[in-house]
Amino acid sequence: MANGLLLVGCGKMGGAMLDGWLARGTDPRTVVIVEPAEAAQTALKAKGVTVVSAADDVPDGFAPDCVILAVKPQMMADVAPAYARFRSPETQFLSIAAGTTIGFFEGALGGDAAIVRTMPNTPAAVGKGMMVACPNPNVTKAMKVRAGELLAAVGEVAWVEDESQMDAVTAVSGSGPAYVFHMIECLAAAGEAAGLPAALSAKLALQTVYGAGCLARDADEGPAQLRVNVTSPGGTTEAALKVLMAEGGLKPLMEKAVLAARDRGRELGG
Ligand SMILES: NC(=O)C1=CN([C@@H]2O[C@H](COP(=O)(O)OP(=O)(O)OC[C@H]3O[C@@H](n4cnc5c(N)ncnc54)[C@H](O)[C@@H]3O)[C@@H](O)[C@H]2O)C=CC1
Ligand SMILES: O=C(O)[C@@H]1CCC=N1
Repeated sequence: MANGLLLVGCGKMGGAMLDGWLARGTDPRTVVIVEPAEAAQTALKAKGVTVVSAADDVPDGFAPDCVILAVKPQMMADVAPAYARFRSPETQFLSIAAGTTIGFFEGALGGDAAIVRTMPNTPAAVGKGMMVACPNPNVTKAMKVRAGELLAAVGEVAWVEDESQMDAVTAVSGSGPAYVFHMIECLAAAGEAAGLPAALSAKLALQTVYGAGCLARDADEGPAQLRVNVTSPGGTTEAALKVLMAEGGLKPLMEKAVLAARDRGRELGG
């Protein structure tokens, strides 16, 4: 019976998912990682997983039920075909590569391969990821359950049936943490410019984004009302929002950024 995870590429995103899985009870002895970077191998081995350098080195007899392809999109054409040999009626392939289409993987792995095009994000490392998944028709109900459990172990899961939405998904939740981290940087820098010591401003910015995110998630009210709740008429927040919500403010800027990310995803997909 196929059982275990074969993670191909354990960089920033593969590593974040691995850390999330191990922290939430995945037995490291059921995980094999293909990662050629020697510097990364030592740290990975210390986690108790098996680490090899290439597809050919995967131990004989290891039959994963999930093969997670987590190398850069630009490398996928060179890397993916070597994993076609792991195809079985019980094995599915999860790609996390931006842009790279299900059709590409059907070509590289075989038209009968069960493929889930997935878009995770790095908060998966702390169990707070947003994991979006799009299956091809070969993914059985049982495989979908297994993939859903795997993804749910490191975050929220949403399934989409329409693959054409995946580049926009990537632009919102895949890349999105970077926008929020940049927001933290900008808020901290603005605090410094307003006269605060750097360390204090950094702490205020970080805790404010963290607290606002938690509140937005847990509150009964939506983000627009939560914003109103902070905004006293004629007060300080209103003065700031007049800047952020002015014509050419954050909304059109965010839209432009997300469209740029979506279009780059489309380009990566060829
Ligand atoms: N970083 C992020 O926030 C997110 C990344 N992704 C996707 O995840 C994938 C990986 O991105 P990152 O982790 O950021 O890149 P990365 O460069 O940190 O990781 C890629 C890893 O693949 C390894 N690698 C290179 N050649 C290999 C081979 N032949 N076999 C196995 N492993 C090999 C590299 O040594 C490296 O550790 C990309 O396709 C990206 O689109 C998706 C969502 C979010
Ligand atoms: O920047 C990238 O291309 C990847 C995909 C989503 C987040 N990081």
